[in-house]
Amino acid sequence: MTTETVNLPIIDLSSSDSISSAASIRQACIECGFFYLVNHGVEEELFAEVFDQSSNFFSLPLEDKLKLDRKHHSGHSGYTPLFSENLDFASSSKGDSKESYYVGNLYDPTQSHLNKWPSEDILPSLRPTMESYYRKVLSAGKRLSSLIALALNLDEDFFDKVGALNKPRGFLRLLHYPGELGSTDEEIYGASAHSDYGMVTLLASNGVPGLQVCRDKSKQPRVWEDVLHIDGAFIVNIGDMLERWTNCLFRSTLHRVMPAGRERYSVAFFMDPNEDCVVECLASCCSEESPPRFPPVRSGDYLEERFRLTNAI
Ligand SMILES: O=C(O)CCC(=O)C(=O)O
Ligand SMILES: [Fe+2]
Repeated sequence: MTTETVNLPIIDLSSSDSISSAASIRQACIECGFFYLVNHGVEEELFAEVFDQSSNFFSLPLEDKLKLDRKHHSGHSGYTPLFSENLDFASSSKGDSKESYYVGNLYDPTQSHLNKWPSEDILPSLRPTMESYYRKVLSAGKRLSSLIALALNLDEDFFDKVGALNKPRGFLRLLHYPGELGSTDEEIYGASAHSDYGMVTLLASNGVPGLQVCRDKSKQPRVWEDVLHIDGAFIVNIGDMLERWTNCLFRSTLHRVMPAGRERYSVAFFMDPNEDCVVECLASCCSEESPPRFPPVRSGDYLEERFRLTNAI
């Protein structure tokens, strides 16, 4: 069976017509929860540098990477080895065929010690490159959040006012999917079906295909559509916390990565609300026919629980 390609709008972050951008975002988030973002301020050279550094990192000997194992560190930073994660509780697969490396807390000098970096002697440019990328992608994410607020008919500084974006909780996740397909009967995923936990995710990749979305999770069997790569564009998707905020008006869509037989690198930036921000269904997204489906929740508590469930496997 051939897979169809999903048609996603392209949002221009530099456009002066924020009303029309907000309208496109609203439609995209209601229909699919995914869209492309261009003119976001992250230069091509910086993307190239990020993917170079990512490739250098994953080429380190396994024992060096395991010294940074996320399991042994607080703060959710560090390395996750191949097959260590299964995002889809319903799947019996042996774990995802990917390795990853998380860095976070870069906004806050009092938290940044929680990051685990390889020694500067072996990878001197990894840290400055990721710090610079983090700053730029966070700035794009904050500008995008004003458009998202407008898309919800809220003031553009809504997410600032509710304390979401003053020291947001942002994680960069470098991902590496090895190219080999292996020969087993078991179904192997690069990343198994999941939705993201937070507010929005800004994803960049080296262009090797594999990302797919399932726009209707209630339909069986599931229908998966390919998300094509566009050079220089972020693929943006809504996370579960924004779905809660909007009482399911905006969709946190299931997605996965299928192995393509070629090495895929991607970098996800998860922009999540400050941990003390309370995420509560917006009045404008609720009505008598559509009462709030979720109780208010402190962002930090919600995320900790989601991390705990993923790592419990
Ligand atoms: O690597 C990708 O393209 C997707 C990664 C992803 O969905 C995730 O880490 O949440
Ligand atoms: Fe994801």
